[in-house]
Order: sequence, then structure tokens, then C-alpha cells
Amino acid sequence: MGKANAPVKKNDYIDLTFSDLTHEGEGVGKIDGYPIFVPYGLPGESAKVKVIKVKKNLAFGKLIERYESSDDRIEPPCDVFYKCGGCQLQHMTYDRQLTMKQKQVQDVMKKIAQMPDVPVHPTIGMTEPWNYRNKVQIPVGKRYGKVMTGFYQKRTHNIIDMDTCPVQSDDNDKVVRGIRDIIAELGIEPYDEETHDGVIRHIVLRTGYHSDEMMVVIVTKTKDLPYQDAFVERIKALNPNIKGIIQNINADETNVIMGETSHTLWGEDVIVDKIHDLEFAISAQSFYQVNPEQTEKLYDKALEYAQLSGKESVIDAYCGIGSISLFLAQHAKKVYGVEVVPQAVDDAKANAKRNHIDNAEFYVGEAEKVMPWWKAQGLNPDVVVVDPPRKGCDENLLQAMIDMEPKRIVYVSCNPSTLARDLSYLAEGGYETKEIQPVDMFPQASHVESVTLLEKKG
Ligand SMILES: C[S@@+](CC[C@H](N)C(=O)[O-])C[C@H]1O[C@@H](n2cnc3c(N)ncnc32)[C@H](O)[C@@H]1O
Repeated sequence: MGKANAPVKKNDYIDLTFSDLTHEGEGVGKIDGYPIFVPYGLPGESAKVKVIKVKKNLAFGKLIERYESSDDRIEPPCDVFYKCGGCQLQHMTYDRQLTMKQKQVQDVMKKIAQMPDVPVHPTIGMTEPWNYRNKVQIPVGKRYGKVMTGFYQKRTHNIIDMDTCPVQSDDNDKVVRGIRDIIAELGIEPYDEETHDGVIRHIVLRTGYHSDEMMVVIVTKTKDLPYQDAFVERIKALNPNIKGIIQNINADETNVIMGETSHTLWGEDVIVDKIHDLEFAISAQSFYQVNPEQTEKLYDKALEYAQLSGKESVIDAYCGIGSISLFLAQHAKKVYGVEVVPQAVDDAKANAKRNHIDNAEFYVGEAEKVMPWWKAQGLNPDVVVVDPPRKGCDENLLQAMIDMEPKRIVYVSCNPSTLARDLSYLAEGGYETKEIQPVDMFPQASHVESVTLLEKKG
């Protein structure tokens, strides 16, 4: 069907009944099999919709008036939910969010991996799916002379001025507001994305879940930070748990938040937090899971799937600060971790020492290059754990893993689509996907995390 043959035209007003949800949580209604995606529509509801964009195979619409409410609908607790791009699912009950995430994994296993029969367990959720984030990265801007901090409006870079965010911890919210006011009072200029003038781009805060230790990172465009001493003194006074204030410099015209250079303006370079009984030092540029309560459940599942007896050698690829590696090391003979961010590998080595674990080694490098090299050196692990970023595993890494012939692979994923693609590749290499456990690391947002167990066939 060409675009001209689509059953709707731009600016049409139509009545639509929603039958499904997209992976981003938008309602899907169909006219003669032609899908129309409408934010905030829920299955079972019908509504008046304005068609805003028409493509060959699908259209997008805006919900104008709902004729009835699904039992899955709730009032979003956040005032700016319908404007902000941070969360997508606050209008649905938490149970519905969990089933939606399970179904998303089931869908990609059918459509992308062609494995409709793999068991996908119900998503492991939180008891209280709010105030869970231990990290906030918030842009700083100025409008009509007023300094603002807040998340970007959907699909734009307009900052929505906000004082609180219901998925953040209250302490993080308070410190962000405090720093925003100090920036305004000292007259330090926020960075302007259009003119590339100004100084302060982002405030990044990380708070230890068990330790309450806080790290403040001020991301600047310039090396120079005006009124640095006064700025640091006043930030210190905002919360006694602030352990370090770090400046990160990002001079590039980019969407990436942090640049490559950081230096500590005051206090410690790291904060320390615990996951179960292990302590982890975390520096500004290292990855650390954002939902501490769910991290324990995610890691428990990864460890369960690894089925270690104490005799195995294990590779943890994309290991970050060594958090999964050190749990594996407590039950294995030897663990090898690889990670591309040098500061994270420094943290991983320090974390092994801090926890008196001496059977874990960490290497800096791209996992897709280090794995084939390890294979060439004769390293043939019993188990491989991978936890890649959203783009999934590089083919060279998948092939190296197949060539190493581990008994089991545990795949921790934050993107079901690339997971399904990689599971197909591994199936061709002789690895059977046994089961998948989604774990909700991002309540109220549409991201889906999961742990998968694969075993070598035959
Ligand atoms: C999703 S995080 C997982 C980290 C760790 N497993 C954890 O649970 O905290 C992915 C990690 O992969 C790292 N990374 C990204 N690309 C990489 C590559 N090509 N080779 C090795 N590590 C990479 C990132 O820096 C990040 O630390």
C-alpha cells in the first residue's frame, strides 16, 4: 500500500480502538490492518485521535478525547509526565508495565530471533517502583534570564523546569535544586546549545544506596570554572553526605553528557556503595547500575544461571567496575573481566582488593578485540557472561565466544532487539537459548532489562 493508499490523511480526526502497545508504550489501533501509533492510548480503550503523520505502512496520531478508561490506566503522579521525555509509562499500572515488558521480550524472540518457544518468565518488579534512581544527569539551561534544571521535553532539547522527579531520590532532587540556585546566585552561565557559549552543561549526581555517599559532577564546556572556590564551598554545604565534587570537561558539540577529562575539585574521586555484601568504589566516568534494589535481583539471576561450582574459569565481558565479576569470583576458580573505560577498570581492580578477592583479573580494551586475543592465547572459559551496552555484542565477540566453546553463556541485556539478534547468531554457532528472565531496572520508563541463559548443544 503506497502512502497515497493509506486509509487516513494528515489532520484527519478518526475514532480508533487500541488493541496493542508499542515497545515505547504507545497505543496501537488499526484501520484495515494499517497501524496508527498514539501516545498514551491503552489496549481496550477507544478514542478520538488526530492523525499527525502518515507514512507508507503506519501513521502517528495524537489522543484528543478518550471515550473510556482501561482498568490499566492510572493518574500519573508527576505533574510534567505528559511533557517530559524521561518516563513513558506513568499512565499505566505497574502490573501492566511488567506484563508489557515481558511481552516485549516474547515478541522479539518470535519476530527477530525466530524462537517462539523460549520461556520468558514474568518480569521481576519492585515493591515500590518510585524514587529508585541512584544517579541523576540533568541538563542546565537558561530561559528568560532564569537558570533551569530539568529533563528534555520529548524529542526536543527544550529543558522542562522541574523541582522534583518521582523516580529520583529526594536527596538528589534537593541537591540539584541547591546547585541550580547557587549557579544563578553566583552568575555562572549555563551552556547554550545553539550558540555554544556558556559554562555549565550538566549536573550529575550519584548517591550510594546503602552508604548514602554522594558524588557531585559538574560538567562544563570550558576548562575554566568561574567562582570555583565559592561554588565548591556552597555545594559542600548542601548535604553532609557529599564526599567529592568533580569537574568534567566536555567541550564538544555533542549529545554525549560527559567528556573524557575529569578532575576532583574537592574531596574524594570515588563514592563507595554496597551490593549485597560486597563494597564497590565508583568513579565519575564508570558505569554503575542505576537501580540498586533491582541490581541485586539481576545479579542474583546472572549468578544462578552461571551455575558455578568453584572450579570454573569465567569471562565477564563489558564488566564495568567489576561488579558482576566479583560475585562470580566468589564461586569460581578464576574470573577475567574486560571493559573499555580505563577508569572503570581501575575501579574494578581496586574493588577486587577492597573485597579481598584475588582470583579476578581485569583488562582495558574493546571486548570484541580482547576476546579473540584471549582465544588465541588458549583461554577457554567454562562460562562467559556478557553485559553489553544497548547496541548489543559485536559479531567478532560473538564469534570468539562460540570458538571458545564455553558450556554456558549468560547474556545480561538492556535492549531486547539486539539481544534477540545476538541469540540468533549464537544459535547458529551451537548455543541454545534456554530461558529469559526480564528484571525491571527502569520502572515508569520503557527500557527492558533481562538475563538469558544459553547452553552449548550436544
Ligand atoms: C551495561 S554496562 C555493564 C557493566 C557491568 N556489567 C555492570 O553491571 O555494572 C556496559 C559496559 O560496557 C562497557 N563497554 C562499552 N563498549 C565496550 C566494548 N566495546 N568493549 C568493552 N566494554 C565496553 C561500558 O563502558 C559499560 O561499562
